[in-house]
Amino acid sequence: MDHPMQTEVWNPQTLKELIQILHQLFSGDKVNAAEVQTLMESYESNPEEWSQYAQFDQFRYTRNLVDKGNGKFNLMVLCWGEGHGSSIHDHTDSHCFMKILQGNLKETLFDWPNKRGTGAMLKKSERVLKENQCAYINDSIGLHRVENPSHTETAVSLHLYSPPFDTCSTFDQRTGHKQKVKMTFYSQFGERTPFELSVSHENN
Ligand SMILES: N[C@@H](CS(=O)O)C(=O)O
Ligand SMILES: [Fe+2]
Repeated sequence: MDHPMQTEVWNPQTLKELIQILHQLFSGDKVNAAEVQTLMESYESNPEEWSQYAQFDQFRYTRNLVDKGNGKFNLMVLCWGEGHGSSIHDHTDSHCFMKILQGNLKETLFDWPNKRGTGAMLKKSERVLKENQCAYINDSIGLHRVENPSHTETAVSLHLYSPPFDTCSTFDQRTGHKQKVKMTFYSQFGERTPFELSVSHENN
């Protein structure tokens, strides 16, 4: 008998295994977002497996590339210092999965602003994501801001974007004005990105 919704139950024991299974799930043309979310949630965070990617900056959150997913996705570790946060942003028509590896992250959801970008953006909802939880968002769900609400603990998250992208739009909460920004990696495969490639460093 066919089980069209969920074909197999995966249980990755390590980050390496998780990445192998992700390669399989993204090898075809279609992505089952619920399946990817369940898979990422089922990996139990082990700092020994991801600490090589976790490079922090004093002033803002960092994006550290872990795997290029055969061109189908980008998998990265984001490191959030105390109180660090993103601006309100979109995800460039991609799927975005965000799994907490350490600490907590607050996610605030917003609707798209009106076309002219006039008027304040009201928050739709907020929630705090805990270790091992995996959230999902795309542009039809809306926009979000992500913050480490703690002033004493850092946070680390694992993000998967498919298809990969390197620009997104950020939004001014008071006016709804949109701005296109380039996103860069603080490190790639555990190596700090050379200065020349990261000067216009402008996450979001
Ligand atoms: N989407 C953001 C991180 S987050 O705030 O979801 C990024 O890739 O930099
Ligand atoms: Fe995001």
